[in-house]
Amino acid sequence: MGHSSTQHALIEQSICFYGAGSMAEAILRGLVNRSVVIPGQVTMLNRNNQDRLQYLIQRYGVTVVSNETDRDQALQQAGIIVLAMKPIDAAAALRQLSPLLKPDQLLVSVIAGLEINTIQNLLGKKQPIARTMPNTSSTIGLGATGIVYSEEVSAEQRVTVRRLFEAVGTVTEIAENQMETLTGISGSGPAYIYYMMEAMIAAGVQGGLTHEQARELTIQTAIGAAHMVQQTGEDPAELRAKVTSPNGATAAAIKVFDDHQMKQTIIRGIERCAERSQEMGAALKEELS
Ligand SMILES: NC(=O)C1=CN([C@@H]2O[C@H](COP(=O)(O)OP(=O)(O)OC[C@H]3O[C@@H](n4cnc5c(N)ncnc54)[C@H](OP(=O)(O)O)[C@@H]3O)[C@@H](O)[C@H]2O)C=CC1
Ligand SMILES: O=C(O)[C@@H]1CCC=N1
Repeated sequence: MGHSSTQHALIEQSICFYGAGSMAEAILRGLVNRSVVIPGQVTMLNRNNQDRLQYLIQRYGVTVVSNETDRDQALQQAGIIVLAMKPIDAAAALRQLSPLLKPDQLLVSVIAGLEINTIQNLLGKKQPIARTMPNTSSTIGLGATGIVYSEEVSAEQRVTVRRLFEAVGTVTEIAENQMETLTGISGSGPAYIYYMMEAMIAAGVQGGLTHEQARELTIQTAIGAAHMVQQTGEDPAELRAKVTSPNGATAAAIKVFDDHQMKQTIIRGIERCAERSQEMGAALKEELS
């Protein structure tokens, strides 16, 4: 594997990204970087942002389609269709898609909150569907993706979906009723870490470091802490205890966080994220009635 000089893709099927925004690009970039697909296998389409499509052609060499006939053809011909539009746009997109689908075409949804059942109801048929929740770190091969399959997904198609997402990070197969919780942790999680990093950089600058210094120190601290948890196998709480000398400087910081109920606030935020995913899914169910 990987010794041949000819470029060889790990996945044979053609892939059409239906929706060409941040998440579609994160997955595409990871897949292309790792030669899981070659750009020639990939078609991308969106609703109307032509500049975005031009950028995707230039940056990745993928095929893009914009007129209606080409779009329909691209969707009809794809072995795998990745549903990558916002939840609010999903119902209209699925209705357009339905008459074009052949029974064995695999749909891979990355849409938050949208249940398999709702997708099938909006399509009016039992298409094979992999409901996934990746995150933007897939861009650099460090994604964390949750997956659940509809009954119609064949064993072979499952292998393909796992391959796609394992190539850009880790994969966790879960029950569908756990998808919102997973979204709260890993789907949206990069944003929480960035939020913490924003605050650390701001504090550094406020204390007189240059922005570059504060940024470098914050990045290395975040990477180091994540690797420590992974490589030592210790719980974050144990590792935290080792940084926190009794009555020392770290303890003083943690006391401020505790006084402001920071841990409970984070847990509440994650719960709210899961609830919001559910709400977005519920709004889509209403489109059915
Ligand atoms: N961003 C993230 O971290 C994550 C996002 N997700 C999920 O990914 C999905 C997309 O999110 P994100 O990439 O951030 O969103 P973006 O707004 O960046 O992209 C949405 C894309 O969908 C296109 N689109 C909308 N309606 C249609 C339509 N009818 N036909 C074709 N294309 C359409 C838009 O086209 P145009 O611009 O032309 O309107 C745009 O290219 C969401 O459902 C989200 O829940 C999942 C995990 C993580
Ligand atoms: O914010 C959102 O709705 C999506 C879901 C996970 C990450 N972004």
